[in-house]
Amino acid sequence: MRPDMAYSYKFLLVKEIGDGVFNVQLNRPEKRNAINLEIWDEIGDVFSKLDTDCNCRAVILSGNGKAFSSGIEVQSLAEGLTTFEEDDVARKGRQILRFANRMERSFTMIEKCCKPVIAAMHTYCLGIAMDISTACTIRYCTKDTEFSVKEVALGLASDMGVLNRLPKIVGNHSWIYEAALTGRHFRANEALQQGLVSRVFDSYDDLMAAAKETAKVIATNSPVAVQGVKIVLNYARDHPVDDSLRYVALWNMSQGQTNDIAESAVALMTKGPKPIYAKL
Ligand SMILES: CC/C=C\C=C\CC(=O)SCCNC(=O)CCNC(=O)[C@H](O)C(C)(C)COP(=O)(O)OP(=O)(O)OC[C@H]1O[C@@H](n2cnc3c(N)ncnc32)[C@H](O)[C@@H]1OP(=O)(O)O
Repeated sequence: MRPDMAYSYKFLLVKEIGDGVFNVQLNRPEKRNAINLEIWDEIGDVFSKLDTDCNCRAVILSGNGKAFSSGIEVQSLAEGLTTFEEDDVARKGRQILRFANRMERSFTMIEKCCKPVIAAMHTYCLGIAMDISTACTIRYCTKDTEFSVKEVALGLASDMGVLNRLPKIVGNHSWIYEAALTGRHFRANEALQQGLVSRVFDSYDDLMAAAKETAKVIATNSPVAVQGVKIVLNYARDHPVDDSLRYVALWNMSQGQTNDIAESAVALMTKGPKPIYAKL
């Protein structure tokens, strides 16, 4: 870990677990990792640091204790809404807008972080935890995980990303509307069937072992290529093909000049070991 990078948080446990892989754990186990305002800000902070930490090549986001996350801390939702003290509707509205933008930015940092982020989810992924997981790059879960786009049960349309990102992840819009309009809980097999997660595991240990294995493989690839893939796929998701072809061509004007390509080609042609790629 870089000495100038402090990963010390009240509600997050951040560990470098070897080979350039970092594990960020939501760490309020006694509250099933309910998301309060502090942890919310900490998530934005940690992913903005990992974005530029050249020792970090891949990240696993998981939950400490019995659950990935039970969603928003219900008390802080109620408290949050009473902290806007302006009487004037316009001014109060702007306060709420600034607050919402700050909160959105935190989860968006997971998506913008150029290192791939694997969500390793177990037992519960409810409400705001769905907003978090849909900002991740890869999603795995245990077979006993329950999911819910639960905001509707609290009387609101989520503005923290799940309604915006879910349609980019899952192709079945009838299913998305149904899940978000009812807030019903659904299980891992349904999440897999709909493409919300890509793999389901029998146990927490199997989940974490697989997440580490995938992260490790990613971390042994060229960081120029890995970060380029994430950035270009994010761009391609949100733009027409012509635009994203232009984007990747411009990207590779510099990134395609990397020595990593020649090193990789030599290793492939000589059936030699994978090169140890320089940090980025
Ligand atoms: C700007 C606003 C934008 C977004 C809004 C998002 C909305 C959401 O996120 S909706 C989702 C809200 N979450 C829930 O409704 C889940 C509530 N929790 C539960 O249903 C259960 O705790 C459980 C997740 C099913 C787990 O059950 P179990 O394993 O039996 O644990 P418990 O004994 O219930 O919980 C232990 C302990 O944690 C506290 N806790 C759990 N979840 C939350 C939570 N979301 N908020 C606050 N506190 C929570 C629970 O009260 C217990 O506390 P004790 O002090 O030990 O009693």
